Amino acid sequence: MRDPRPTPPEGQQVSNETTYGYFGPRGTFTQAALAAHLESVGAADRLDASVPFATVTAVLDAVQAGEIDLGVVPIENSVEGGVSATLDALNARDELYIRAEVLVPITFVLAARPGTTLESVRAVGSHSHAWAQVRGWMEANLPAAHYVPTLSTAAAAEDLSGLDDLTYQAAVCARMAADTFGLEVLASDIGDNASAVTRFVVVSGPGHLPAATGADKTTIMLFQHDDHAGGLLEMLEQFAARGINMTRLESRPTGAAMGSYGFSIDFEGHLDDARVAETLMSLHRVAARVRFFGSYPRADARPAEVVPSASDESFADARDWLEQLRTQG
Ligand SMILES: O=C(O)C(=O)Cc1ccccc1
Repeated sequence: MRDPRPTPPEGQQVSNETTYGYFGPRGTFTQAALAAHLESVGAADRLDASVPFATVTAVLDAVQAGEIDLGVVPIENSVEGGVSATLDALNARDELYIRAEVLVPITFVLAARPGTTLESVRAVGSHSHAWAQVRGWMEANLPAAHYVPTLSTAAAAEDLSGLDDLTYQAAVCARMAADTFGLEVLASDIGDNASAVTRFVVVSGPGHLPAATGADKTTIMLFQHDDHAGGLLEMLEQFAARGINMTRLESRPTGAAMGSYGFSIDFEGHLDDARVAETLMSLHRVAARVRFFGSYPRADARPAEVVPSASDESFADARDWLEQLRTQG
């Protein structure tokens, strides 16, 4: 009989022993991202055995310690920008690599215990990124409501259903979380931006570089030698000179001193592409440190547009030409 499961991209084969963890509890947007990822690699049946962790750092610690093979965490939001908790936690741990990315459209509901009216809601619990995306709706519909931060959107829903002495009466979460924890939906589609998308990453330990697909992304963090005029430009021109398009650039404080920053960058291409390899080698020369977080297939499978002068063939031709000069010149 034919195996009905889709064939996963090379380098992303999942065995029945592969263990997954995610930023939970059940009902988070991160769990939805894990479900979408498992579907795409033909391993939807692994969802039930996946382990929820209460924080992003707990997921990454479990991957680092080898308790789970792969962990899923949010990294970037189309409305709020980078998830700094994830960027900083990845950076603080050696030997963690991004193996895949997942894009999830985000829609929020306001959920409460059955019988609660909108008028009786005086405070709302949720994850800070969710709260930031429903501010407009809150100002228009619950202008006096206070915000209570919770570890995740689903944690707000779970606590609402199970604990009695809470300081909030409603949660901003996914409809799935409201259903999971027996809450009633007071209002749906309350996000200020109907096309909000969050990007999640699947993280593992070393030694599992996915094969190049032609539609890949690479994530790195760059650290400057010292603060000098043109320092950032010097690093960025390495990308421009080799026709590489960046898809995210953020500065993050290193924590070492006021004004000390690292640059977190996603760009198109794979470590096995000549233009990427050459760029990384040049960055290694001009930067104090280059942290490589992995090359992995793009979630939207959009192939990189590579100008002819930045193709693998063009780099190989240039190398052959140089070799010829060395032997005959
Ligand atoms: O709290 C959650 O459900 C998460 O997975 C983090 C999050 C919060 C808000 C938008 C997207 C992801």
